[in-house]
Amino acid sequence: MAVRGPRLRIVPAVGRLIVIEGLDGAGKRTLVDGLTARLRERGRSVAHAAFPRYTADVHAELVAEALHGEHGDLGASVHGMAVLYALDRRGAADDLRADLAAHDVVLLDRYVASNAAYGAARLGQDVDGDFVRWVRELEVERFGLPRPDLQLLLQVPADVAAGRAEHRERTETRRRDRFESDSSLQQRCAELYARLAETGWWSPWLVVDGSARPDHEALAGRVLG
Ligand SMILES: Nc1ncnc2c1ncn2[C@@H]1O[C@H](COP(=O)(O)OP(=O)(O)OP(=O)(O)O)[C@@H](O)[C@H]1O
Ligand SMILES: Cc1cn([C@H]2C[C@H](O)[C@@H](COP(=O)(O)O)O2)c(=O)[nH]c1=O
Repeated sequence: MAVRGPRLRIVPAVGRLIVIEGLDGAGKRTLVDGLTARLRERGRSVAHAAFPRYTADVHAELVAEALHGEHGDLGASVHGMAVLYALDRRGAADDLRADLAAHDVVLLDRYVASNAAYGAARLGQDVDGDFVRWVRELEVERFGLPRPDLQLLLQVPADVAAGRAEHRERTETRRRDRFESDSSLQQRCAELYARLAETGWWSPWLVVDGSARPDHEALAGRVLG
């Protein structure tokens, strides 16, 4: 008679998926860089990416062009633009899963909530409106994108974010696009982001005051859970 020991289940290690969200110029990229450095100092392996993937995906390339006035009325179509952003992420999903299997932490500069916030803000809808529901159906239910462990909202007043985006335009010769130059859109986005965080849209949120320099050490602790 075969004697069996306790069954061992091999569970593949899965890293934590952390998303940084916020207005244009809020300081997301700067925070991703700071957090990556701090987590690596703590001995964790970190992968990071930013959406849209302008140089890696044709949908993101089209987004950039439409945001600078090309492709006729494409930029004016909220759903059309949102589908392009979503297809960029769908194309990245396998790499994202591979990164999650290989690293302790995967940090993303923007993800699905950017589509929800900007689209709903452009349409004048709230978080419980049709647009946010549609984004969820498309990207979460239909495309099956990985769910973030934490969505971190880097919250700064819209005028501060605009000032930072202007500063970056001068120092890095990066032209501001249609969304970045639209102050009332940024104001509405700030409200949408606050509501997404408040309602815990899709996964847990943490709101971080981005007016001053964020405390990377404390945030690294929150990121690791
Ligand atoms: N805490 C901060 N205080 C002051 N300036 C900051 C801070 N964080 C970032 N900046 C500066 O603000 C500008 C915008 O920062 P960054 O590129 O990180 O923003 P972003 O949110 O990634 O922007 P976008 O979404 O438009 O790509 C940069 O010039 C950056 O050096
Ligand atoms: C990923 C994503 C982005 N947006 C918006 C947000 C910005 O205004 C622009 C470009 O993004 P960047 O960070 O300035 O490069 O696009 C969006 O509406 N939906 C999305 O999914």
